[in-house]
Amino acid sequence: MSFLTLDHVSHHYFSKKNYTKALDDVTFSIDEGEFVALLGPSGCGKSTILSIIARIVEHTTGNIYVNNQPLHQSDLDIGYMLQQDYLFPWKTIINNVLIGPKIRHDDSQETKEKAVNLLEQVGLSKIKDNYPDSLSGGMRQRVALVRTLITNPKVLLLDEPFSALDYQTKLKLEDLVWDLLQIYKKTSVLVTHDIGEAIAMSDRIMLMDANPGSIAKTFEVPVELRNEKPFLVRRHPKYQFLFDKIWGELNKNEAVPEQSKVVTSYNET
Ligand SMILES: Nc1ncnc2c1ncn2[C@@H]1O[C@H](COP(=O)(O)OP(=O)(O)OP(=O)(O)O)[C@@H](O)[C@H]1O
Repeated sequence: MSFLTLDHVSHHYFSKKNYTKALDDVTFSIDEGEFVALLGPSGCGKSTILSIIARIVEHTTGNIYVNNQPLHQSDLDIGYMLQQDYLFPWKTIINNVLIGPKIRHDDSQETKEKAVNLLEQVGLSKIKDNYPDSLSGGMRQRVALVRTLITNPKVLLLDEPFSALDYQTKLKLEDLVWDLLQIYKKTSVLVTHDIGEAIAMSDRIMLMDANPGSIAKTFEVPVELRNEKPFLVRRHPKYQFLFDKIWGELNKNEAVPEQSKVVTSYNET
Protein backbone atom coordinates (compact mmCIF):
# COMPACT_ATOMS: atom_id res chain seq x y z
CA MET A 1 0.00 0.00 0.00
CA SER A 2 1.29 3.46 -0.85
CA PHE A 3 2.62 5.40 2.10
CA LEU A 4 3.40 8.81 0.60
CA THR A 5 1.51 10.13 -2.41
CA LEU A 6 1.98 13.28 -4.47
CA ASP A 7 -1.19 13.77 -6.47
CA HIS A 8 -1.03 16.28 -9.38
CA VAL A 9 1.35 18.54 -7.49
CA SER A 10 2.52 21.75 -9.16
CA HIS A 11 4.66 24.49 -7.74
CA HIS A 12 5.41 28.07 -8.76
CA TYR A 13 8.07 30.25 -7.15
CA PHE A 14 7.20 33.94 -7.10
CA SER A 15 9.59 36.75 -6.37
CA LYS A 16 9.38 40.50 -7.05
CA LYS A 17 10.92 40.12 -10.51
CA ASN A 18 10.50 36.46 -11.40
CA TYR A 19 7.96 33.72 -11.71
CA THR A 20 9.25 30.16 -12.05
CA LYS A 21 7.12 27.16 -12.73
CA ALA A 22 9.26 24.64 -10.86
CA LEU A 23 6.92 21.62 -10.92
CA ASP A 24 4.09 20.74 -13.24
CA ASP A 25 1.57 18.04 -12.41
CA VAL A 26 3.83 15.67 -10.51
CA THR A 27 2.13 12.45 -9.43
CA PHE A 28 3.78 9.47 -7.76
CA SER A 29 3.47 7.21 -4.75
CA ILE A 30 6.08 5.64 -2.51
CA ASP A 31 5.51 2.50 -0.48
CA GLU A 32 6.54 2.25 3.15
CA GLY A 33 10.20 1.23 3.36
CA GLU A 34 10.80 1.89 -0.33
CA PHE A 35 13.94 3.70 -1.55
CA VAL A 36 13.25 5.99 -4.47
CA ALA A 37 15.69 8.17 -6.43
CA LEU A 38 14.89 11.41 -8.24
CA LEU A 39 17.25 11.88 -11.15
CA GLY A 40 17.30 14.63 -13.74
CA PRO A 41 18.92 17.76 -15.14
CA SER A 42 19.77 20.76 -13.02
CA GLY A 43 16.73 22.86 -12.20
CA CYS A 44 14.12 20.15 -12.91
CA GLY A 45 12.67 20.50 -9.41
CA LYS A 46 14.21 17.58 -7.52
CA SER A 47 15.04 19.61 -4.41
CA THR A 48 11.69 21.37 -4.61
CA ILE A 49 9.96 17.98 -4.29
CA LEU A 50 11.99 17.23 -1.14
CA SER A 51 11.23 20.68 0.30
CA ILE A 52 7.52 20.13 -0.32
CA ILE A 53 7.57 16.69 1.36
CA ALA A 54 9.48 18.23 4.29
CA ARG A 55 6.86 21.02 4.49
CA ILE A 56 9.54 23.68 4.04
CA VAL A 57 7.84 24.81 0.83
CA GLU A 58 4.07 24.90 0.40
CA HIS A 59 3.09 23.49 -3.00
CA THR A 60 0.87 25.66 -5.19
CA THR A 61 -1.67 23.09 -6.34
CA GLY A 62 -2.37 19.38 -5.91
CA ASN A 63 -2.52 17.12 -2.89
CA ILE A 64 -0.06 15.19 -0.77
CA TYR A 65 -1.09 12.27 1.39
CA VAL A 66 0.61 10.21 4.07
CA ASN A 67 -1.23 6.95 4.64
CA ASN A 68 -4.22 8.51 2.85
CA GLN A 69 -4.24 11.48 5.25
CA PRO A 70 -3.38 15.01 4.02
CA LEU A 71 0.31 15.71 4.71
CA HIS A 72 -0.42 18.94 6.60
CA GLN A 73 -2.66 17.01 9.00
CA SER A 74 -0.10 14.29 9.59
CA ASP A 75 2.71 14.33 12.14
CA LEU A 76 5.17 12.79 9.68
CA ASP A 77 8.73 12.86 11.05
CA ILE A 78 11.29 13.72 8.41
CA GLY A 79 15.06 13.28 8.46
CA TYR A 80 16.85 15.55 6.00
CA MET A 81 20.43 15.03 4.86
CA LEU A 82 22.07 17.53 2.53
CA GLN A 83 25.23 17.93 0.50
CA GLN A 84 26.61 20.18 3.25
CA ASP A 85 26.75 18.72 6.75
CA TYR A 86 26.05 21.95 8.68
CA LEU A 87 27.78 20.62 11.81
CA PHE A 88 28.24 23.20 14.56
CA PRO A 89 32.02 23.69 14.95
CA TRP A 90 31.72 24.67 18.63
CA LYS A 91 29.93 21.44 19.57
CA THR A 92 31.54 18.02 19.96
CA ILE A 93 30.50 15.20 17.62
CA ILE A 94 28.17 13.66 20.20
CA ASN A 95 26.60 17.04 20.99
CA ASN A 96 26.07 17.71 17.27
CA VAL A 97 24.23 14.38 17.08
CA LEU A 98 22.12 15.27 20.11
CA ILE A 99 20.88 18.62 18.72
CA GLY A 100 17.61 17.14 17.36
CA PRO A 101 16.67 15.38 20.63
CA LYS A 102 17.63 18.52 22.60
CA ILE A 103 15.25 20.66 20.51
CA ARG A 104 12.57 18.11 21.43
CA HIS A 105 13.54 18.42 25.13
CA ASP A 106 14.86 14.87 25.15
CA ASP A 107 17.88 14.84 27.41
CA SER A 108 17.53 11.19 28.42
CA GLN A 109 20.34 8.76 29.10
CA GLU A 110 18.66 6.34 26.72
CA THR A 111 18.99 8.80 23.81
CA LYS A 112 22.63 9.50 24.70
CA GLU A 113 23.30 5.75 24.63
CA LYS A 114 21.50 5.50 21.31
CA ALA A 115 23.71 8.27 19.92
CA VAL A 116 26.86 6.45 21.02
CA ASN A 117 25.51 3.22 19.57
CA LEU A 118 24.79 4.85 16.21
CA LEU A 119 28.23 6.50 16.20
CA GLU A 120 29.68 3.05 16.87
CA GLN A 121 27.83 1.72 13.81
CA VAL A 122 29.45 4.36 11.61
CA GLY A 123 32.87 3.86 13.22
CA LEU A 124 33.07 7.16 15.11
CA SER A 125 32.24 6.35 18.75
CA LYS A 126 35.90 6.51 19.85
CA ILE A 127 36.14 10.15 18.77
CA LYS A 128 32.68 11.23 19.92
CA ASP A 129 34.16 13.99 22.12
CA ASN A 130 36.24 15.52 19.31
CA TYR A 131 35.17 18.65 17.46
CA PRO A 132 34.11 18.54 13.77
CA ASP A 133 37.17 20.47 12.53
CA SER A 134 39.30 17.37 13.19
CA LEU A 135 37.19 15.25 10.80
CA SER A 136 37.45 14.45 7.09
CA GLY A 137 34.52 15.21 4.75
CA GLY A 138 33.38 11.57 4.83
CA MET A 139 33.52 11.45 8.63
CA ARG A 140 31.52 14.67 8.84
CA GLN A 141 28.83 13.20 6.60
CA ARG A 142 28.75 10.10 8.80
CA VAL A 143 28.05 12.38 11.78
CA ALA A 144 25.34 14.11 9.74
CA LEU A 145 23.83 10.71 8.95
CA VAL A 146 23.72 9.76 12.63
CA ARG A 147 22.24 13.16 13.47
CA THR A 148 19.53 12.45 10.90
CA LEU A 149 18.76 8.97 12.26
CA ILE A 150 18.83 9.73 16.00
CA THR A 151 15.28 11.11 16.07
CA ASN A 152 14.03 7.99 14.29
CA PRO A 153 12.33 9.77 11.36
CA LYS A 154 9.78 7.88 9.32
CA VAL A 155 11.06 9.34 6.04
CA LEU A 156 14.64 10.04 5.02
CA LEU A 157 15.19 12.81 2.46
CA LEU A 158 18.68 12.67 0.97
CA ASP A 159 19.55 15.69 -1.16
CA GLU A 160 22.83 14.84 -2.93
CA PRO A 161 24.40 13.79 0.38
CA PHE A 162 27.51 12.28 -1.24
CA SER A 163 28.14 14.73 -4.06
CA ALA A 164 30.74 16.83 -2.24
CA LEU A 165 32.82 13.77 -1.34
CA ASP A 166 35.70 12.16 -3.23
CA TYR A 167 34.70 9.10 -5.26
CA GLN A 168 36.17 6.48 -2.92
CA THR A 169 34.52 8.01 0.17
CA LYS A 170 31.24 8.34 -1.70
CA LEU A 171 31.20 4.61 -2.57
CA LYS A 172 31.95 3.69 1.04
CA LEU A 173 29.20 5.97 2.36
CA GLU A 174 26.67 4.55 -0.08
CA ASP A 175 27.37 1.09 1.37
CA LEU A 176 27.16 2.43 4.92
CA VAL A 177 23.80 4.11 4.34
CA TRP A 178 22.54 0.93 2.66
CA ASP A 179 23.70 -1.17 5.65
CA LEU A 180 21.95 1.14 8.12
CA LEU A 181 18.76 1.09 6.08
CA GLN A 182 18.74 -2.72 6.26
CA ILE A 183 18.52 -2.26 10.04
CA TYR A 184 16.41 0.89 10.40
CA LYS A 185 14.15 0.46 7.32
CA LYS A 186 13.24 4.02 6.37
CA THR A 187 11.15 5.21 3.49
CA SER A 188 13.77 7.18 1.56
CA VAL A 189 13.95 9.67 -1.29
CA LEU A 190 17.38 10.36 -2.79
CA VAL A 191 18.10 13.31 -5.07
CA THR A 192 21.13 12.70 -7.25
CA HIS A 193 22.72 13.55 -10.61
CA ASP A 194 24.60 10.25 -10.56
CA ILE A 195 22.89 7.48 -12.55
CA GLY A 196 25.15 4.82 -11.01
CA GLU A 197 24.34 5.95 -7.49
CA ALA A 198 20.62 5.96 -8.24
CA ILE A 199 20.75 2.38 -9.54
CA ALA A 200 23.05 1.16 -6.77
CA MET A 201 20.95 2.60 -3.93
CA SER A 202 17.31 2.51 -5.01
CA ASP A 203 14.32 0.29 -5.63
CA ARG A 204 12.90 2.69 -8.19
CA ILE A 205 14.22 5.65 -10.17
CA MET A 206 12.09 8.55 -11.30
CA LEU A 207 13.61 10.42 -14.17
CA MET A 208 12.58 14.07 -14.37
CA ASP A 209 12.27 16.56 -17.20
CA ALA A 210 12.94 20.27 -16.76
CA ASN A 211 11.04 23.43 -17.79
CA PRO A 212 8.78 22.79 -16.08
CA GLY A 213 9.81 19.97 -13.74
CA SER A 214 7.83 16.79 -14.28
CA ILE A 215 8.25 13.03 -14.01
CA ALA A 216 9.33 11.80 -17.45
CA LYS A 217 9.79 8.09 -16.81
CA THR A 218 10.04 5.58 -13.99
CA PHE A 219 12.52 2.71 -13.92
CA GLU A 220 12.14 -0.27 -11.59
CA VAL A 221 15.50 -1.56 -10.38
CA PRO A 222 15.67 -5.36 -10.86
CA VAL A 223 15.29 -7.27 -7.62
CA GLU A 224 18.74 -8.91 -7.96
CA LEU A 225 20.29 -5.44 -7.77
CA ARG A 226 18.11 -4.27 -4.90
CA ASN A 227 19.31 -7.11 -2.71
CA GLU A 228 23.00 -6.32 -3.23
CA LYS A 229 25.18 -3.73 -1.55
CA PRO A 230 25.65 -0.63 -3.75
CA PHE A 231 29.32 -1.36 -4.46
CA LEU A 232 28.54 -4.88 -5.71
CA VAL A 233 25.53 -3.71 -7.74
CA ARG A 234 27.94 -1.91 -10.08
CA ARG A 235 29.48 -5.24 -11.13
CA HIS A 236 26.18 -6.73 -12.24
CA PRO A 237 25.37 -6.96 -16.01
CA LYS A 238 21.83 -5.73 -15.28
CA TYR A 239 23.35 -2.60 -13.75
CA GLN A 240 25.04 -1.73 -17.05
CA PHE A 241 21.87 -2.48 -18.99
CA LEU A 242 19.79 -0.15 -16.80
CA PHE A 243 22.52 2.50 -16.82
CA ASP A 244 22.50 2.55 -20.64
CA LYS A 245 18.70 2.72 -20.72
CA ILE A 246 18.61 5.72 -18.39
CA TRP A 247 21.55 7.37 -20.16
CA GLY A 248 19.74 6.96 -23.48
CA GLU A 249 16.58 8.48 -22.04
CA LEU A 250 18.48 11.44 -20.56
CA ASN A 251 20.18 12.12 -23.88
CA LYS A 252 17.38 11.25 -26.28
CA ASN A 253 17.17 14.80 -27.63
CA GLU A 254 20.92 15.22 -28.09
CA ALA A 255 22.26 15.17 -31.65
CA VAL A 256 24.80 12.39 -32.24
CA PRO A 257 28.04 13.88 -33.68
CA GLU A 258 28.48 12.74 -37.30
CA GLN A 259 32.24 12.30 -36.98
CA SER A 260 32.04 10.25 -33.79
CA LYS A 261 34.54 7.45 -33.86
CA VAL A 262 33.78 4.09 -32.31
CA VAL A 263 36.78 2.33 -30.84
CA THR A 264 36.43 -1.36 -31.59
CA SER A 265 39.76 -2.67 -30.38
CA TYR A 266 42.61 -1.63 -28.14
CA ASN A 267 46.22 -2.39 -29.00
CA GLU A 268 48.50 -2.31 -26.03
CA THR A 269 51.95 -1.00 -26.84
N1 LIG B 1 13.53 29.78 -3.63
C1 LIG B 1 13.37 29.86 -4.95
N2 LIG B 1 12.90 30.97 -5.54
C2 LIG B 1 12.74 31.04 -6.87
N3 LIG B 1 13.01 30.03 -7.72
C3 LIG B 1 13.50 28.90 -7.20
C4 LIG B 1 13.72 28.75 -5.79
N4 LIG B 1 14.21 27.51 -5.55
C5 LIG B 1 14.30 26.92 -6.76
N5 LIG B 1 13.88 27.74 -7.74
C6 LIG B 1 13.80 27.44 -9.17
O1 LIG B 1 12.93 26.31 -9.31
C7 LIG B 1 13.45 25.41 -10.28
C8 LIG B 1 13.66 24.04 -9.62
O2 LIG B 1 14.72 24.18 -8.68
P1 LIG B 1 15.26 22.96 -7.82
O3 LIG B 1 16.35 23.47 -6.95
O4 LIG B 1 14.14 22.27 -7.17
O5 LIG B 1 15.85 22.03 -8.96
P2 LIG B 1 16.88 20.80 -8.85
O6 LIG B 1 16.47 19.79 -9.85
O7 LIG B 1 17.00 20.35 -7.43
O8 LIG B 1 18.24 21.51 -9.30
P3 LIG B 1 19.78 21.07 -9.02
O9 LIG B 1 19.95 19.70 -9.54
O10 LIG B 1 20.58 22.10 -9.78
O11 LIG B 1 19.99 21.18 -7.53
C9 LIG B 1 14.71 26.05 -10.85
O12 LIG B 1 14.37 26.76 -12.01
C10 LIG B 1 15.14 26.99 -9.75
O13 LIG B 1 15.85 28.09 -10.27
